[in-house]
Amino acid sequence: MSPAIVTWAGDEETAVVEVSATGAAAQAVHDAVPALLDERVASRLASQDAGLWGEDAAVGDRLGWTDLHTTSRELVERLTALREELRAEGLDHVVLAGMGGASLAAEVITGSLGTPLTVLDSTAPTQVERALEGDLARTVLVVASRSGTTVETDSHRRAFVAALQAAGRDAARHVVVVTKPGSPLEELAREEGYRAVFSADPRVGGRFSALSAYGLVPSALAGVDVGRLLDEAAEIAPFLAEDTEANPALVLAAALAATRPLRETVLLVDAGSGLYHFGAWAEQLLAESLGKNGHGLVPVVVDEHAPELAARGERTLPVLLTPLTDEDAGPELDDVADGARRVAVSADLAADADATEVTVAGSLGGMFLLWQHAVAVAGRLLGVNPFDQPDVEATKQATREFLGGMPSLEPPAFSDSGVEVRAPRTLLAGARTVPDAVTALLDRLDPEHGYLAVLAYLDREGRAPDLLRGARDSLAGRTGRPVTFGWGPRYLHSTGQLHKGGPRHGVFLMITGGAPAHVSIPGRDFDFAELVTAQADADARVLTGLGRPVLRLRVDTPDALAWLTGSLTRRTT
Ligand SMILES: O=P(O)(O)OC[C@H]1O[C@](O)(CO)[C@@H](O)[C@@H]1O
Repeated sequence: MSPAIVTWAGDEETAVVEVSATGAAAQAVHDAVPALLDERVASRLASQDAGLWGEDAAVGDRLGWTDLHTTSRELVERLTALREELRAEGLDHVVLAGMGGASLAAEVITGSLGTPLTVLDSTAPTQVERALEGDLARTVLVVASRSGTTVETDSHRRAFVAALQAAGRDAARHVVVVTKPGSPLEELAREEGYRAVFSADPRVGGRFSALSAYGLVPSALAGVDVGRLLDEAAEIAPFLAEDTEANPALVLAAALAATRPLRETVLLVDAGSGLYHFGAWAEQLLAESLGKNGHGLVPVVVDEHAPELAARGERTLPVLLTPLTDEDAGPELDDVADGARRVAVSADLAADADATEVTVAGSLGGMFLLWQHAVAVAGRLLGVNPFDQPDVEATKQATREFLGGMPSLEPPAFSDSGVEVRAPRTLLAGARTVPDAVTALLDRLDPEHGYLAVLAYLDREGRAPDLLRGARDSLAGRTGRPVTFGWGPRYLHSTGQLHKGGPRHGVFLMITGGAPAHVSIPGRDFDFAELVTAQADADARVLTGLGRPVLRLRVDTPDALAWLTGSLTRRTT
């Protein structure tokens, strides 16, 4: 087995990021990095060479993210001024409406620094209703959408503007927009006279936009010193551009994408990193960038007690997100290659250097840039274009069709204890109870490559997260297979691409329902309840059409949800 690898970037005293790899991940680094150096992949990426993913890949102008630590600088002053202006008017409660890459980074940034920000990326009517019940007189709504056409974000904007008007406010003064130049949202914002419009660099896609206006505007308005974040990214950027074996992005890319056999399940484990929900941000980056053309890695966000860690197989790569401490800055190494930029081979780095594991630590700004570089290079290693999401549109199209009057999916096959069960007859195989239906779904799991995705179109606040976390862990223990978890419709803008375009090994347990609530969407002939139902119906239909097994369970009361999760948790064999 190959010796462990550790590399870090920073000066003599302080590392700003550190990556280590052991076992098959270290072997992958030994095997793959020399070719990346020969091909000057790191420096070509930093200089935005769109040819890195092959002649045919339509990468076009999608590489503007590599120098955001420089190009976003000009935003800092403007944001500070706007924040002060808003505060002076008593507007200090920031709500962010944005899906996927338009909100995940801001959630990480503000959460890691303990700065309050309300992220609205749900269409569950009760959740939207709660957000609308906040103190509107103090609310600034940041509407973030690169395309300017995302239905969830547009619906949130409509609902908030109407609520502000109903509260007697001048709604336009409360709305700040982030979008690409020329989008329909930009046009609307100018027409409506919204408080501020930030035209974000169109060369930056959602999941690569953490350090652009998408990540910075809501964070800064909420109170974060975003200049510091850019400083952190700027500190690491030169190291990522170097064609050296010490480049931490090349090490991470190889560890992720060049193991033999491929570790197709990537367990993103928060091991005390201090970064809030960084795993959810990295999950979108990995899933949407790499999960296509039948290829991809399945990211699974877990904690340190997850059953997947105890039962890691030959195709599982644990990636531990650890804190960056002073001790990390200067480990005793056998072989220091190059002054401040070091790579080392350390036989005693890990207690069990044969176990396959990767650890990553870094400053927040450094982590964003490191992972973006690593995933872009991983795309090259896996032979995919990391900058498109070809399979996301299918569910959007089907949602439009359901909202346009297409009849909803089939009636329930049966109900059990308040849970309505829907699935193709061939999948149910005669099951008449919820536990049997779940067993029928799990029987479809490929024992070597399969994963289960639990998808919950439910109100994310309240008891549901705890109940579902327990159920997820039990299902992982019971099946011995990785179990991903996603909130609908949020996951549609993250792992949704992988489910449909990645390896055909997923089976899907979709849970829908919730208390009846009518929250209208002004100017639309559907409300939030109809929207969330259409989104779940649409994704189920698209997945089923692709031949993926989908079991749908509808729970309309808290008791039914508690019964369901209890039954999923109790059933351990
Ligand atoms: O910024 P937009 O255009 O609203 O898109 C939001 C998210 O939706 C996706 O395009 C996928 O649906 C993501 O890639 C993106 O982060």
